[in-house]
Amino acid sequence: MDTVFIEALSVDTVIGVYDWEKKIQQTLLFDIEMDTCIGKAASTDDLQHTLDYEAISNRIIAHTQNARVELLETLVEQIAQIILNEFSVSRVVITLHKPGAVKAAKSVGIRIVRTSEQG
Ligand SMILES: Nc1nc2c(c(=O)[nH]1)N=C([C@H](O)[C@@H](O)CO)CN2
Repeated sequence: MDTVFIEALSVDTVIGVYDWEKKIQQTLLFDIEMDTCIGKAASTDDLQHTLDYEAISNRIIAHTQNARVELLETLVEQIAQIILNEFSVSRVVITLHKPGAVKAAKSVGIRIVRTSEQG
């Protein structure tokens, strides 16, 4: 199995539990690993036969900027379902960082693994 990945995809959005968070933009960082097989793309040299990390990044950015949710858990689950359903990925690992959330920590966040079989 091969992997197409996106590292430290940075998106500014409104997210958080507290009232003050609903009035500001905060930066989130996504690390994403998607199982795939690069064989056909490698042999044909054709983007059509692989996962387009640019298209996936743009979809994640657009969704996140409009999401208006409170919890990282809600957002990361939504992003997993988008990747599995719209990009024919069978397994995805997503780490979602909210680096500004806890002053004493470099970063905090959620990591999930989802497969298309989980529905
Ligand atoms: N597991 C989580 N814990 C917390 C979250 C979250 O989304 N998931 N959110 C907050 C606040 O919004 C925080 O980021 C404000 O600094 C607290 N804990």
